[in-house]
Amino acid sequence: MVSSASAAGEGGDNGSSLIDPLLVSRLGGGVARKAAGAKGKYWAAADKGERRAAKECGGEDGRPLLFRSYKVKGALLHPYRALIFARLIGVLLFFGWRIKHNNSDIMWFWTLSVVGDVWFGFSWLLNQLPKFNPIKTIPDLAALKQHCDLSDGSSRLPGIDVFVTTADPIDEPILYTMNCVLSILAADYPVDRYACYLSDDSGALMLYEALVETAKFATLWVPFCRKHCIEPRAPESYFEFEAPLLHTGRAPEEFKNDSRVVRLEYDEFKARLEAISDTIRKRSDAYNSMRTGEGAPRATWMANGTQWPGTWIEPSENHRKGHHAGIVKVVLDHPSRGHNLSLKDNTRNNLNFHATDLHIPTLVYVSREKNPGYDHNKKAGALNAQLRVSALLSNAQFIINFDCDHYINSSQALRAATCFMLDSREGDHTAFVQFPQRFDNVDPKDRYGNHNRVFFDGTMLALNGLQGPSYLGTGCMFRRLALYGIDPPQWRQDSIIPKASKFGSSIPFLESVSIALNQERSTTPPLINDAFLAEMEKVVSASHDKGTDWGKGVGYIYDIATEDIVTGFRIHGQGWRSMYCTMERDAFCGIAPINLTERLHQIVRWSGGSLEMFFSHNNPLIGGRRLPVLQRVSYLNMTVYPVTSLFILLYALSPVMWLIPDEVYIQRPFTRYVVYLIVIILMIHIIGWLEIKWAGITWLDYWRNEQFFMIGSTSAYPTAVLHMVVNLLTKKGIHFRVTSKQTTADTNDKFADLYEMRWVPMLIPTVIVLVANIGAIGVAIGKTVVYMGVWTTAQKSHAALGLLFNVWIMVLLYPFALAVMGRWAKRPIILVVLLPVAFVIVALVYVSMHILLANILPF
Ligand SMILES: O=c1ccn([C@@H]2O[C@H](COP(=O)(O)OP(=O)(O)O[C@H]3O[C@H](CO)[C@@H](O)[C@H](O)[C@H]3O)[C@@H](O)[C@H]2O)c(=O)[nH]1
Ligand SMILES: [Mn+2]
Repeated sequence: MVSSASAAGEGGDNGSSLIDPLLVSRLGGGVARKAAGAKGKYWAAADKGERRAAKECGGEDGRPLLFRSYKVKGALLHPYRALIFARLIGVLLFFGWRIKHNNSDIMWFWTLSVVGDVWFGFSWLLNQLPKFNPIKTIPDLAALKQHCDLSDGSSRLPGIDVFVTTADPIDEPILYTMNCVLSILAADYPVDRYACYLSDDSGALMLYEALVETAKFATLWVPFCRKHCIEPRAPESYFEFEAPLLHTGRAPEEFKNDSRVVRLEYDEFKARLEAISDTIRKRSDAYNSMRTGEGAPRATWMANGTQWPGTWIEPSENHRKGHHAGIVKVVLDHPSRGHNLSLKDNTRNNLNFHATDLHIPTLVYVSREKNPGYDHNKKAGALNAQLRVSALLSNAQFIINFDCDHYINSSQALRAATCFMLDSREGDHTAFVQFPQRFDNVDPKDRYGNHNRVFFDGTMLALNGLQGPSYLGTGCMFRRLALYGIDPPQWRQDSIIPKASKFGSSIPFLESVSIALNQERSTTPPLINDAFLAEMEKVVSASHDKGTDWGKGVGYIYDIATEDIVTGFRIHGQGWRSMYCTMERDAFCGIAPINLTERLHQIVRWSGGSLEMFFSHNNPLIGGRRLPVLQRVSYLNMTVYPVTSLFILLYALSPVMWLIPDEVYIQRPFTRYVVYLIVIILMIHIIGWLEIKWAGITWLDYWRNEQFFMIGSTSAYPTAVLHMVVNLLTKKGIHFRVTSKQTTADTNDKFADLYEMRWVPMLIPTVIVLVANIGAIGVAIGKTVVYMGVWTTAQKSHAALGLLFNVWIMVLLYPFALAVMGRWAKRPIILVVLLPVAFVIVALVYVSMHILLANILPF
């Protein structure tokens, strides 16, 4: 596991003080190296008064304060705010000046650029205003323990239903998904109080059988994690670290033996996962050959000799992807009923688990029905199906969902989220607790800005100081009631009767909603008989949520490429708040696309979804009736930012003006104009520098963000805008293309995918901008050579200023230029040589053309 910490160190300006403590905790296999502590150097306690008051009244309602909040210290916050204000004035003066001097060689371009500048100013304000008061909130796990873990060994912790979604066993490798499941089963949370649901949108027997294997391996893995308190509890990541492995358990002498045994078992488990597909094929061939009768469809068979109701290896009617029955299988029943899985005897003999709890939480496989006649609403549809199944089975008060390419990295994560939900101040009003997304497959230099630190550690902390962070799709704990579209307590009606028109026709489900409303929790889990299984399959049928409020006012929202932002928006709009959970050790970890093409596809989906949201009834200007102003502003920013790219593209192409023989100026007086531009651009970066400080990120993180915005602005964002225009005209939504998690063959190089770029049409504008800028710089050099003796000082300085702009664009596009080089980019130094060569060649061509054609054409 390579963390970006090394890169962070290189990029940071003065070492450890800037390194995010969250980042540091991942160094060296998760050994928490104390840096500035979770609150960091620039943060001060913000809840002293509340803590004092709570202490004085002795927590009468029995609910202690379960998280701590911090605000940015005045010494940093005041200059930060002052600079934002100063820049606002600067920008207004600049506009005033431009309008007054409406003097340009190309008037249409001048008008366009003024519009562009106004848009830049406006979108900057949308982005900046909500950041005026960032708040960091850190869970107090010790207080939670004191409050919830009773001395008799029982617990007061609330129930949690954990959802994992997968869409394909090949595109989303089974091994990742099963690691995610194992990390959940091994979390530090009372086993009888949480359950894990895997949603399989492919309906593949392979995934079901893999889950059964996983349950068996868990009987070894989970006690091992508990006994030795290891982190992380996803075996693949755990074993990836070179020794010494992290453990804080009390039996160091046994640890060596145990981990050796477990590792061997894990390797066998992996081998079994790999063999599953073959096993199923052979078994099915055997059963199919026993069946007589020509033309009978070749079914896929389960181990117990029955036909698999889902998709078949050889697709046939009602058994192919997109068309199959709904399946719900309880792989592990509630631990109070015991499960009949046990360790292999010889393994058990080698391990001493006498003092360790061997129970494993409930584990359920869900594959909702698919039918070509219905829209399945992708991930949101899958999550809603899980929401209904879990309501019948465990009906936990809280839900937490993960993409299959993420896993729990800190076994305390579930407890951490609970801290916010049970806190006596905000708890009852908190609908969801979002965690930052972290990735462990990103190249050390984070070439394509995958870590997105500016967003996760800047923007989200800022929102945390308002109504709360937006929902980001994975690693987020919800209050079930909030997902059901119920108002927060202060606005809730007294009696709510769940209606079939809203929630669908399942009576047991409607009853479960009433129970959830009263927050009763049955201690006896339901008996799983045929009738119960049939009911669970009913609530995952393709037609079940049609004509109801599912996907609109209830559950995760449909008809949009980014269900996450809109779902969060809907909940915020009802007046709920959300919290951002910052932890010393990253709570969750996942996989990011490090291949440029994949990365850009992901960005098209996000930005396309944002625009779709703008043109829906969830538009932040009209929707969300209880949103505070700044939260609204921030949602507005999230929905309109892709538009900015159109103007950026225009500016990025403007260097072609170098090719015009005459001197043309977009704005006169030119020097003054450029100075103005430099000042307001520089101010953005000074503000950014202060943000880096409070967000605890590095210059590299910041810089990658800038670069990637430029690359996106010349490719993905304009594509999304184009999609949107087409969408508005034709009413066709953006296709949810599951982000590829498969890396291309080269197993020797973990980052091989970084060098594989697939050419897709959206890259054309970026290439044009790149070529135009290389050409422009070359021509500029050529012109300088030719006109050196002729140009006045003013002309020379104009040329220099113009060039500065070109070079700036080139620097921003640098990661893209590396991507174009493919494998050559393993030695980026080549580019540093190649580019000047390209400039010189263009310059030479220009000069020779000039000499050759001087008498014919006025160059
Ligand atoms: O029909 C579908 C399509 C997707 N998924 C699942 O959705 C998740 C997210 O898909 P992925 O392709 O990994 O998307 P990313 O680009 O990595 O996702 C980011 O952006 C999405 C919004 O576009 C959020 O939903 C995700 O949580 C967030 O991690 C995965 O678990 C998929 O299995 C389904 O279950 N059914
Ligand atoms: Mn993903």
